[in-house]
Amino acid sequence: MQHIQIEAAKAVHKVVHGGRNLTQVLSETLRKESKLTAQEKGALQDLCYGTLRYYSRLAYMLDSLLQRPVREPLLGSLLMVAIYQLEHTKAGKHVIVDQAVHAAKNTNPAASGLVNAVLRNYLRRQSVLREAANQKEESHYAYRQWWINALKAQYGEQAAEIMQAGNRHPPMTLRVNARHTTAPGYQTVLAAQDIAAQIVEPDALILECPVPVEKLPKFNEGWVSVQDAGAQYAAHFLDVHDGMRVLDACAAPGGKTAHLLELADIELLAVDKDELRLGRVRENLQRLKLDAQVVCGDAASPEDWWDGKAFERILADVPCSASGVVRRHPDIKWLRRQEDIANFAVQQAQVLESLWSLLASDGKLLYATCSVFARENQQVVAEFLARHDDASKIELSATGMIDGQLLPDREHDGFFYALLHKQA
Ligand SMILES: C[S@@+](CC[C@H](N)C(=O)[O-])C[C@H]1O[C@@H](n2cnc3c(N)ncnc32)[C@H](O)[C@@H]1O
Repeated sequence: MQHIQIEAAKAVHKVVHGGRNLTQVLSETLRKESKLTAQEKGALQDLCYGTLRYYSRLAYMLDSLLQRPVREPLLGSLLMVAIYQLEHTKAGKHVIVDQAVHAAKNTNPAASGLVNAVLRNYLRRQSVLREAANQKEESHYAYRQWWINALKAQYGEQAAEIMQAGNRHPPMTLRVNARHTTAPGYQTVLAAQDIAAQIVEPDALILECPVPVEKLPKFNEGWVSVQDAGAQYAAHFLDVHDGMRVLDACAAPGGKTAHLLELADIELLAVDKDELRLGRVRENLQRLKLDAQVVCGDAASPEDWWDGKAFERILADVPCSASGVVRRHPDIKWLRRQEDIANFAVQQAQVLESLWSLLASDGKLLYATCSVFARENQQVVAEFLARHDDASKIELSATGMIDGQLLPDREHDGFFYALLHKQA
């Protein structure tokens, strides 16, 4: 376990101090540590996700325990991983401390005394530390102060609930491929394998306990995919019908592309500017036995890839802060800077503007983000509508959605949707 602690500390360090994305860091670590058992890999992931979920709270506690800041940032990360374990896991407290002391000894023998002293001091002062951490918003909610301020300004008292939802463990949610079966049909297939699941949306099932995808019946045959229930709204909202020409302009890794193709026989062009991520779109389509034209291109420069024939439906799942999906990607809370929000809004407006001219008259464009900030959502759409007389908004309705905003809760990540109609 001490090896797992140190690898988790290195990964957390690369995210917080190196600005790297956790998914990439973890996949590199797991490739390097190929001898780890499945259980050890799970433990490593849990330590990374958990430590990043509560990072500013753990940092506050650590600062309170230190006379002066630790000089080696990796040592600081190791202490935070251990404090996370002490706060949130069921492992024996003294075992956790001993493992962290050994982990420190292996990397810097001089530091093991400090690790021992800090963690034992934490155990003695745990309740006082928790109380003190609750007095400061940043350590109480475990978000950056600018983020807390933005949510409070927009949502008032509801901001606390949104932040708490973003700190919960996400469920494993499946999308059932309508070309093979239905949600109740697949629920029965799962039950036969003793996998309990609840239907939450027309094609969405939440598993009672997550399982590796290889354990999902008919996964390789394309019966099912992993996708959050909130993300599954997109394909239904876009209202595609057989024979339509459809553009998915920011398509990778292809979750919504595949869902659209599962719902109707459409001619679909999937564009993304990241060639590497487009590989995932191709893999997904292959597994699901679906067909689309996949092109690497910039949605803001269609002249480079568009053949001039208008689309009846466009999905613009634009790049965004991803502030609605932090329960699945807790690293985002520490990677985003306040100024990123306005920068995303500029990019989003550019993409929307460019795609509008590709839409056929009487066509529909669905603008989508996984953000909870109005600056990237309602405001981008309102500014767009003010510039375009030929555009109008079609009201969307779904349980829990207000003005296009679906807030994160037990069943969904946070998403924003606006369906725009082009005058006939
Ligand atoms: C939110 S993700 C899309 C998720 C995808 N629709 C799905 O459901 O799996 C946003 C995507 O936009 C892509 N992207 C960002 N800027 C872009 C641009 N200017 N043109 C095309 N794609 C872009 C990113 O590479 C990323 O894959």
